[in-house]
Amino acid sequence: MKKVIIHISDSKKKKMGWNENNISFCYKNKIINVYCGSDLTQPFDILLPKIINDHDCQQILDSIKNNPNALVVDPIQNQKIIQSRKLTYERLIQCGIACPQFIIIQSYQEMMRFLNKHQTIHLPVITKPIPSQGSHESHEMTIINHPNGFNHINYPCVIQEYINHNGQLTKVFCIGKKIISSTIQESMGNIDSSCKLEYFNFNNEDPESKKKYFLTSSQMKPFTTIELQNFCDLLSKAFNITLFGFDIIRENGTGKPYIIDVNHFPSYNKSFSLQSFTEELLNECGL
Ligand SMILES: Nc1ncnc2c1ncn2[C@@H]1O[C@H](COP(=O)(O)OP(=O)(O)OP(=O)(O)O)[C@@H](O)[C@H]1O
Ligand SMILES: [Mg+2]
Repeated sequence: MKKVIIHISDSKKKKMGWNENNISFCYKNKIINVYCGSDLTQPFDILLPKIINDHDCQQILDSIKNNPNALVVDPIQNQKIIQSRKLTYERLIQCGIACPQFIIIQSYQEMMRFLNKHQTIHLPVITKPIPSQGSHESHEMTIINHPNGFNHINYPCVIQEYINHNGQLTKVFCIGKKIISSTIQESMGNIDSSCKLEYFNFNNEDPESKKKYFLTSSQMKPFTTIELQNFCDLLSKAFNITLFGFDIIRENGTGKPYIIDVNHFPSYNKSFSLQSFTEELLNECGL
């Protein structure tokens, strides 16, 4: 028998549509017993330690110490990279994976010094908080189309080149090197030189705040399976993670792809049962 612990919060369980705490099933002639929840006191062979809060990092480390022979999928230090947009975008650049250009600015004063030194910044840009998850505020963003906009954002933040992509974004969900699903979603529309708007705040968790502001209707060439698979391979290697999702857009005009977001343990489709999820995980771990 192999014991698998999927350490996730109740809210994540709910999002995944998983009601059960324990399941058992037969996989490649072995009985697999899965516990899904936040208790880390039981012994295990395989652990998936999704960080719920800072407090449980220590609990996770202790439980790994107590189970020294266990396989740990997506260790804490790998998840921490993805929890920071700064570290995520830096890693993308280091690995030569296409992402929009960005700078990190700590304060309004630093922003003003930057603008004085460089005279100008290529607008529009989108600003995002450094933490990529953990609170509603981590999804507060501002599109800036005039330097006045820099007075109306919270620092520190990532300031990233805004890529016109005809309001079409592809969300891809992966386990290891396998794409589980991908969907095309409506996204922010194009901003051209005739756009009079100085800045625009929205919270990505609150669809109403986006109100499809800049949405345009022209279609973009969808990504091919081969293109998406190539990015899946590159990202799983670059971040050394198994459970992840990414958002990819295609630039209007050039057709160039850009990765704009990488998430750890995204909310896969609700019809993904706990058993199928665990089977995919075991398979990707080579078990
Ligand atoms: N560089 C960019 N250029 C154009 N649009 C962008 C860019 N970055 C983000 N966006 C738009 O803003 C939205 C939110 O950005 P992002 O995916 O980084 O936020 P998030 O809150 O981390 O997302 P998620 O809900 O996927 O975790 C995107 O879905 C896209 O519509
Ligand atoms: Mg996103």
